[in-house]
Amino acid sequence: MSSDNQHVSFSSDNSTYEEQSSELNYTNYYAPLSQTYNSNDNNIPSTLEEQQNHYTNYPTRTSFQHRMDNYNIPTPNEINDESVSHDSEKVVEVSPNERYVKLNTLLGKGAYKVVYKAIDREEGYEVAWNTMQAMQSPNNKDLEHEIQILKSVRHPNIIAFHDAWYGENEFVFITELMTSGTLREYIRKLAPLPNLKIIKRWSRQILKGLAYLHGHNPPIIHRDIKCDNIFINGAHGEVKIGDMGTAEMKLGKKYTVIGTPEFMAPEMYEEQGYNEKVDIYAFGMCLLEMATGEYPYGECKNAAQIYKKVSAGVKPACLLKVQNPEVLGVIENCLSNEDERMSAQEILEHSFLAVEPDVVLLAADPDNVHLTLQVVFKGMDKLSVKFDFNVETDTAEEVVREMIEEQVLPERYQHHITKEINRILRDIDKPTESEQAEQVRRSVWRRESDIRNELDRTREELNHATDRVLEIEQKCDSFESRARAAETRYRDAVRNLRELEEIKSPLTEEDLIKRPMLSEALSSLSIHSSNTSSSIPHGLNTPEEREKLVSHILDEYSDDTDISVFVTDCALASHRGTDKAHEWARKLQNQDIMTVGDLRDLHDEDWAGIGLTVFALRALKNMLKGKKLAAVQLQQQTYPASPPPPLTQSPPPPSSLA
Ligand SMILES: Nc1ncnc2c1ncn2[C@@H]1O[C@H](COP(=O)(O)OP(=O)(O)OP(=O)(O)O)[C@@H](O)[C@H]1O
Repeated sequence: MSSDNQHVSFSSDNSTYEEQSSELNYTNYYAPLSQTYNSNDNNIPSTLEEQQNHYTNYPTRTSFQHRMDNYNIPTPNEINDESVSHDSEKVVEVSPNERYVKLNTLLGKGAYKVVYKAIDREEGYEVAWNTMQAMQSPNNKDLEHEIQILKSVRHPNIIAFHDAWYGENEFVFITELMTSGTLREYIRKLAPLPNLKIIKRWSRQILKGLAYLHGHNPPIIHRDIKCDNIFINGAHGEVKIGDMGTAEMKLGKKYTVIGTPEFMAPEMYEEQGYNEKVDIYAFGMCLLEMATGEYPYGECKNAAQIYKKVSAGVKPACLLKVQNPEVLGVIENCLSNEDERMSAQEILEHSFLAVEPDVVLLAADPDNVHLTLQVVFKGMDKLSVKFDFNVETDTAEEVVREMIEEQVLPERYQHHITKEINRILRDIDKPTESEQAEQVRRSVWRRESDIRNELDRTREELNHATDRVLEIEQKCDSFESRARAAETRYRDAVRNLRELEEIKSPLTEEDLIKRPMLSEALSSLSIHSSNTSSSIPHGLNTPEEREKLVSHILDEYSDDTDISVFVTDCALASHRGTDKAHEWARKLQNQDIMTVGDLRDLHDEDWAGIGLTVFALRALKNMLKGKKLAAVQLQQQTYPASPPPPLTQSPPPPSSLA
């Protein structure tokens, strides 16, 4: 570090800021720099040509050649000799106050500045070490004053200015380090175009920075807003306005012709002076570049053509490519006449960028009746509105309407704010966590008790039904035993009768049948007592058919007779239809009883397992063992006058039991 280096220390007193009466002019301490013109200055070039010559004579920022120079700015990659990989990062210079150390890592190079990475040894974070070539030594007092102003500018969307000093033929200043380059480079990285959400987020941040600068008294005008001078911290999407070197306090109209032609408002070219609205014009061009990815007035070959178009009110060609009507509306307003242009704050509040306000509950009395609410307009603190709300007497709708009428709230948020207040009121009504837990406990308890009651009721019904079943079963048992007793009595009676008859006079079977009592007994011994025509089995419509069946039954069934033939005959003989016959046959076949022989082989106990009704079993047994009886029955039906065959079997039980 050369001993010529002068470090300038600054007082925190910024009274000079307010008192600033002359325009900031860096010509004092570095060149090439802006040229200040005053309307009283006779040297003002009046024609474009004069201006061009004038500007080219002075290598100023305003030089129309500047744009072309801009295009030739080497990228860090192009500066191979100076690019140093981070692996070999090392300290190459120390600031006069020894607080900052410059590293050999080049961050970038512009038309005027070369920027290196540096470290703030006091705070322990990285900063940017900006160097500018300076032709002449600055006046210390002026430098101190200027830098004092730059240091006083503190806003999250403006690159912080930390320190500055004048070195050997160079002016050095330390600023906040931005990690992700300029907005212009970043737009290209988001090819084809950044989406609307990103454009809005960037715009909001740029405008907040501008609103802050323009909100100073007197306003600070940046004068070189463009995407190259807006920097990005990619990790958080933070956007900050940089290159404050051209910023100026506005005291009355400005006349310094400075900036980048494509971004310069028409009034900057004129002699009438300009104000902070030139930054809004430049912001409009930035928005145009964000929305189209194109540099404004890219169709112009040189700065003179741009000047001509701007002066004639011809807008950049890429304006036609803006698709979104809201974005287009904002750009058009920014590019309109100075008087019509919205301020940074107004654009922020424009529906395109406005963020819906929050409504927060600041305080409430213990009964949650008297509330203090606040509408917070994000990024627009001035508009935050605090108000009281009585839950018992006020409604959200009324309160919001009143505030709109009194112009305390903008009407466009009426619905949103009303909804938010109602949400807060609902939340207040909501039970606390312990109340909620108690409610859950109670509802579980209620449910449990309902289920228990239901269980008791069902158990009672079940007991009742069981009792009924037992009762009915007992009745069944008693009926059954009564039936058995009746059956036994009946058998005894028949036997006694027969014995009696035999004792009295031995009868032939024929006689026996003729006796009315015996006839009656015999008929009850038959499987079915009816002899009406309707009881004739289905399929026995003619006497021939009946004859055939009788003779068939009278024949002994051979052992190999198919069981279904036997069963069908049996069903017919017992006045059952063919469907019954099929059912019986199926049950027998399921037990592997395929022939009459199989049936004959059955032991008495096996009969019970066949699964047939008692009626069917008796019919089959009778048919098998006492087919003659069945034949008699049939004969009686067919030929009622002819005598039935003799009784050879013990009588079956009454069919009522079957
Ligand atoms: N604060 C910073 N943090 C990180 N990099 C920076 C910072 N300031 C500048 N740079 C890098 O240095 C490059 C040159 O800076 P800048 O564009 O401000 O220089 P300039 O000479 O003022 O350029 P212009 O030609 O736009 O006037 C930038 O493109 C950027 O890559």
